[in-house]
Amino acid sequence: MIELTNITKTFSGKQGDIHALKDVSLSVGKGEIYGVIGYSGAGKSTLIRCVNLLEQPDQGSVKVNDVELTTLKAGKLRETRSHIGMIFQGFNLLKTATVYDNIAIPLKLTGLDKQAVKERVQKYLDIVGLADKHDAYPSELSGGQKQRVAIARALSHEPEVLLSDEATSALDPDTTEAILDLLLRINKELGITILLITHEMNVIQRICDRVAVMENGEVIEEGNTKDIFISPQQRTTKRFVNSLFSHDIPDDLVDRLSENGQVAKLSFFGESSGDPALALVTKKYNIYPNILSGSITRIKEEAFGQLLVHFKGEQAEINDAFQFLQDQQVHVEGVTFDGENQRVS
Ligand SMILES: Nc1ncnc2c1ncn2[C@@H]1O[C@H](COP(=O)(O)OP(=O)(O)OP(=O)(O)O)[C@@H](O)[C@H]1O
Repeated sequence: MIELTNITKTFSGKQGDIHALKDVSLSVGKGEIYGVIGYSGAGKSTLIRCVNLLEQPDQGSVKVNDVELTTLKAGKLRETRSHIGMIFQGFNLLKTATVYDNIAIPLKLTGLDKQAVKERVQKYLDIVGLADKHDAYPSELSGGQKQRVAIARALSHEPEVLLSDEATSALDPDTTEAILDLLLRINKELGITILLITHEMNVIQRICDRVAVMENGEVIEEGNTKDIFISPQQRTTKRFVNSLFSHDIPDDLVDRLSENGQVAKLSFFGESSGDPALALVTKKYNIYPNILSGSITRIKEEAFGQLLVHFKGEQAEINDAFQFLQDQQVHVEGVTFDGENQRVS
């Protein structure tokens, strides 16, 4: 649905050129929720703005629904853009217009008649749960409600693609959850493909099917959200994953743990698959697992668990036990401690 190929974008700054995007390629399938995560300055905003050509790439191809956007004439580009919805961190609502007019005014500009506009506004205000806020002004709404209006405005053009530029970054955690639920519902019920950018890993965790990690204008890692959570490869990706699953070990345990045996991080999907596998492993092998910490959460709609376990025993037995666990669909990763703060890396 969205194909970005070899996108390059350089800005001229006072201190020289800024290479915001360096040969970035990305492919988002129809019906997917795809997240791009990175720290400030990684190039996320520039990338998402290239999708609807709010930013013109220096080089590369931008295809949405098989249409090459970079070569379109102004009129055709405007029309194509109207099928690509976008929501922003700052909502971008007209302060002097009511909720109704915020959605109706851009619709009227497309040439829809009055009755059709009315029906569209009503339909999408219902979908975002704001039918009763028809006549309110933005100043009378909470941040979450403002974002719902912005979402209704974007949806009212019946787009196939919705771009979300840090849409939940200005919202508190509960409101963020509610907006993410709404995006999930829009994706499921209306079949809209969503490309979002964020610097928060919980956004990726809650709703994204796939994720790309950006750093210094490049995509440094990309994959299914599940795979990225289980086995992040790059240092930056590990930092993002650890921001949700941090296993701090008490100081007094560290020396003891390092002396004998091995510490491993076990990751598994499903409510209970980790525990039985661990019970079986103690029966089968001459090892003694000691659970140091654990957590269970959801990745999209699936339970995801992590246990940090110290295995005591002969190394050969431990290796066999690890192989057994892997055979039980438990991902096993050996863990080392970094001397300064004993954080799992
Ligand atoms: N219009 C512009 N003119 C000059 N430099 C720009 C422009 N837009 C972006 N940049 C620079 O390009 C780089 C990437 O910026 P971009 O906003 O895409 O990153 P980001 O990952 O979205 O960061 P943030 O999360 O802080 O918005 C940064 O160094 C930024 O300063």
